[in-house]
Amino acid sequence: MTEITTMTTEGQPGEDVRKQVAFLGPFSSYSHQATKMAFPGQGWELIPTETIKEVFDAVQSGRTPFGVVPFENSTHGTVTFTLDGLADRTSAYADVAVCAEVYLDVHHFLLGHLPPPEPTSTTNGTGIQSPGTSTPTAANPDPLRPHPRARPLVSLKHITRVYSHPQAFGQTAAFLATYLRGVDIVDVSSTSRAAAMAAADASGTSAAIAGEIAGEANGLGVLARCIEDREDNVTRFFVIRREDDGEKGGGQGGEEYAGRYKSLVSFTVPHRTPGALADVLDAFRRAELNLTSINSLPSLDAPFQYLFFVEFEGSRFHDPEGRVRGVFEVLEKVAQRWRWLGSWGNQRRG
Ligand SMILES: O=C(O)C(=O)C[C@]1(C(=O)O)C=C[C@@H](O)C=C1
Repeated sequence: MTEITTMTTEGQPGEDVRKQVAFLGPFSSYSHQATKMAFPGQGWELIPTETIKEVFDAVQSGRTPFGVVPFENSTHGTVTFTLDGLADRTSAYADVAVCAEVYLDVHHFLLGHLPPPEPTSTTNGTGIQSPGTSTPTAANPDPLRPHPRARPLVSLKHITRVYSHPQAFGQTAAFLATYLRGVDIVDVSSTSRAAAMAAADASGTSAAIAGEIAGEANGLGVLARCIEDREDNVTRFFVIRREDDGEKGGGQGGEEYAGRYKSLVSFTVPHRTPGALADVLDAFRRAELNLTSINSLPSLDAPFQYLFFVEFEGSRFHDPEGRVRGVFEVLEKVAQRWRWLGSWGNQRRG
């Protein structure tokens, strides 16, 4: 597990010297849980923000030395708001870099007010809706199927609206299509905000998809547990800080190297030069640097031109054989513009 140990807390006796860490709030969000994993103990003041953008703003401005942002989910993919911050297409975050990663197993709960008692004759005898809605039809011959453990614990007939973060909806698509077809799906800024909104609905007809902790914090009942479509649902978070704040470390010649670190770069290549992107990727191949993710966003230079992100196993600071430096030299030659976005310890090797 990533724990940030390089920052010390110093100050006068009696002074609150806790370092601040910004994360997507409110408290009890998955981002909060990931932040507590990376920054355990009393030495850190965890500051909730309303958006991922505000985490970037806090770090770039120096208001908080660290921030934690969700980067990608193993089921639903990249978190666009974080990619947008890293893309920095408005040059607002010139000094922000990734310095660590955290993996969090994500188990979503359907949380809400429990249903009013109803005569069992109108249901399948248990009061629980039967999972008939994912039956194949001519129009949809291969419907999504929820994991067999993802079943309502009570009838969901009273639920007319579900709040959650778009990522959480994406990770529970089969459950929603099967048990909550036709209800209003309302995107909100985080799962903990969703839990608060469901709790605030006095009619009792709103539910939230959020973590168990957010349900407890908001006094909500559990309508279904572990409703994520895949059992191996994991979200990876990045810890960001200003690149000039970091411990740079030196090349540590001779140490075991492959796979110990990861780095992220972004770049654009000339749109009309065939093979320019392949030339960059080939540099990683020749240096035997394994790639761990590739993403792209519109570069906004011109319509349909792209900014690419490549993450790879290797570090700018621990590069005894100059392999990372070699790739950077190719980027310097081939890319229109490129940027190193951080190097950090790999938390998931093998
Ligand atoms: O809404 C939250 O609780 C968050 O921390 C955001 C977020 C995300 O954007 O990926 C984090 C983890 C889960 O994948 C779902 C939502």
